Amino acid sequence: MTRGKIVIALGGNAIQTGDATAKAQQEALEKTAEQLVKIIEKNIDIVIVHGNGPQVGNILLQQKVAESEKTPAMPLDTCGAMSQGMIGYWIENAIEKALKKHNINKEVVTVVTRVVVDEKDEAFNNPTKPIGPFYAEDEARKLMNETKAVFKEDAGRGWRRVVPSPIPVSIHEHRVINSLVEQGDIVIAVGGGGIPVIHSEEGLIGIEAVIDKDFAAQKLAELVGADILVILTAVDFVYVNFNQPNQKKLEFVTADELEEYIKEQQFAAGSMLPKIEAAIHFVRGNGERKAIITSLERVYEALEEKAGTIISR
Ligand SMILES: Nc1ncnc2c1ncn2[C@@H]1O[C@H](COP(=O)(O)OP(=O)(O)O)[C@@H](O)[C@H]1O
Ligand SMILES: NC(=O)OP(=O)(O)O
Repeated sequence: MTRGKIVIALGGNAIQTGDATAKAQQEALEKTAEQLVKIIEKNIDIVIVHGNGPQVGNILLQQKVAESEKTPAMPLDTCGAMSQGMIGYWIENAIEKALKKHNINKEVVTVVTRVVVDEKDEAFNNPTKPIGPFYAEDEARKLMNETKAVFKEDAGRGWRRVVPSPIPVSIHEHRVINSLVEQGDIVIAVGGGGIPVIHSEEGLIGIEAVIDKDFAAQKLAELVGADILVILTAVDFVYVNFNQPNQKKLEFVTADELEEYIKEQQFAAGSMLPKIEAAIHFVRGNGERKAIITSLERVYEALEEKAGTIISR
């Protein structure tokens, strides 16, 4: 088992497997924590980053439904902060439960994290990040006509609202996150890609967007000097010719090889592509680094290089 400091990005299926109730999401996270504890047991320092697409979209919808003078709707950056608190709280409970079961004595903490973005980022003119529930095409088109929101088809899975997703420039709390992880705490940070903020004369201010959690995890991994970036999703491996009769799993692959596959459009935009781009960027940084893309169920084996797609420079 590799030792060191690892940033783990949890995919959507680690939190929500269809049912959006708090109970179902907490149950899903208990299963997730059971897998993560196998790594924690090996005394590896981990920072957990999680997505928030379904959750932040639902929180935003709930704001609109209950909107009144006395209960004003909160903006998207604040909904992002709410999602960090909510999911961080669930992960804390789930991990503590698993730690207790395995007799491991460690603290787990969530850091509400602000991520600085560039207000001139092109993403603000071209929303691409899917959030909230899926809709049929006719429903989505109706909602687009009735509201100012933009909806797009999400990687063959249905239509969803899309919002701007700027590139993370820096992570405001990265030093605190690093101090916590270096003192041996399990840290949950940069949830939902972080709360998007921009610099202003008065300090940091929120901006309406949702940052991609894989890009934010990569940025955090760089800033805390992680040895490994692990991106967990619903598949055990990255494939070429994905979902076709001639699909081939990628086991050990270099950044240059992945770039060639990108040119062949092997990775779906908005789903596998950002993970691949984050991995390439990470492994090309200073020092000995690797990135792993695999499923939660195979993460332990992947860290032993017995499963998953292992990406090197
Ligand atoms: N080339 C590929 N290899 C493997 N999976 C792919 C590929 N292209 C698209 N995918 C799909 O991308 C999904 C991961 O994206 P997504 O579900 O958006 O991520 P997340 O797990 O972070 O929510 C995989 O579960 C798989 O269905
Ligand atoms: N913020 C983010 O990337 O969330 P998802 O992974 O849930 O899309």
